[in-house]
Amino acid sequence: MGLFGRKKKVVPEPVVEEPTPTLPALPEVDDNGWRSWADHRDWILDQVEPLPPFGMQVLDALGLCLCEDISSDVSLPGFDNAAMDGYAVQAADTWNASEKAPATLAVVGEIAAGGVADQPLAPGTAMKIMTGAPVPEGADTVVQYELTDRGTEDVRIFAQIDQDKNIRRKGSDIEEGDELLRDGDVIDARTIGLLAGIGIDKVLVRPRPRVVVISTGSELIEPGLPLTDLGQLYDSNSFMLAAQARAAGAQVFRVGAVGDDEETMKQTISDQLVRADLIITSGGISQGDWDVVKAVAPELGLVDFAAVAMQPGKPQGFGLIGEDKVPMIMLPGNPVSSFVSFEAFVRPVIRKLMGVRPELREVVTAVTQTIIRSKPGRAQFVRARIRTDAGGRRVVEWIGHSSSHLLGGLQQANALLLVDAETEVIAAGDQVKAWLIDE
Ligand SMILES: Nc1nc2c(c(=O)[nH]1)N[C@H]1C(S)=C(S)[C@@H](COP(=O)(O)OP(=O)(O)OC[C@H]3O[C@@H](n4cnc5c(N)ncnc54)[C@H](O)[C@@H]3O)O[C@H]1N2
Ligand code: MOO
Repeated sequence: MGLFGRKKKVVPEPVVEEPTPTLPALPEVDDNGWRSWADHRDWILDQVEPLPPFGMQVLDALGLCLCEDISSDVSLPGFDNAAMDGYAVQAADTWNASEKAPATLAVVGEIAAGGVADQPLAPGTAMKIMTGAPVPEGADTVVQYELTDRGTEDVRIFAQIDQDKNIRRKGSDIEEGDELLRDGDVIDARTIGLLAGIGIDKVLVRPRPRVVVISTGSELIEPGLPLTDLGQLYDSNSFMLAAQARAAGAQVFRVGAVGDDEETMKQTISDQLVRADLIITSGGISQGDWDVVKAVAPELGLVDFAAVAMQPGKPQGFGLIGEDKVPMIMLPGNPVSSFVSFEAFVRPVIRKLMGVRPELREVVTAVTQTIIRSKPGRAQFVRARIRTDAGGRRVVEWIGHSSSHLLGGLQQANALLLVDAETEVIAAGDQVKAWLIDE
């Protein structure tokens, strides 16, 4: 009972309707209901963010993107040192020395790399010194063995030596405090050498994306096992896609082939979420009666299946799966279609996750030696071989194999020619755009 005998009015909590989550606005489509491959790629790229950085041993950071600026705490060289095995001397003591009238100096010590002279060098004396050893105080030049008689008590020097010969001065390569590397630099072998050289063992980098590769289809058999029934074939896609992902910089978990069973497929994808920054599937996304990926993906997250105006690679799928919204790219099953789709969509995503720029492969031009005919309406990714001729020009040497099941023809290609959806003919001698897929 409330104050003054009145009942307190109970105001019901307003029911807040949770908006149903959806994927962001989809790219526009053409009159056929197809979207352009570049729009599809950009839309997928918008759905992923670079992975957060963490500290890693420098050697493990090969190919990764640095997430800090690095300046040197030390000088390189760290001290004045000899560039040749020979004698540390004072240049003035070699004045006018020659083969016929050598300068003779008393040898008063020996300095190995890592050793230090126990006294300054006095005029009229020499100290043996090895490459990399600190130049003793008082010495202003180093004369290499070849210009001496290599004496141990006394040394005869057969030439006049200028000051500062064969001395690598402290800081002449890198000065303490020099800014050497920037946030965003990609770490290569030379960078690892530099980091180690200035005493750095760990760096802050974006890690390798963990990429799970799943192929689908009950007809698929693991290589190494026998084919027992008509209709079976070996699973090549999970191997090829895993290799492509690894070459792009990912840490790959190849799950292999999963049969066309909805429960198994759902369970397999769900089980992989815990170790995936990206899931790639191949197969089961077109119009077939057992296109199992297309059937189960909507139950696992927000998904979109699209027809993309490209050949090969028309059917494409993308989803954000599970509570953590793990990106999943669902590629068509034909081997060449999945290879090309990886190049067009997955490689840029892996590079974005890694924070590596440019995300997109460089487009080069080459001169075609034969006529190329193209069906308009879909951008064509044409398998080709490109070589550099004697004049330094890139030429398209060989073209063929347009069906999307031809693994043998794909293996012979080292380039994909990029023919846009409007082009019908490229004449012999014309320039054509291409990706060099081996680089
Ligand atoms: N009625 C229609 N049929 C098809 C269409 C269409 O628009 N309407 N599109 C065709 C195109 S284009 C493509 S590409 C394929 C893509 O189909 P799926 O993604 O569903 O792929 P699957 O049917 O599972 O397989 C296609 C083909 O590739 C072989 N395959 C699949 N996975 C592997 C693997 N891991 N290793 C080797 N080979 C694999 C599979 O056996 C099939 O032969 O759909 C067309 N059909
Ligand atoms: O797109 Mo399919 O990839 O034309 O064979």
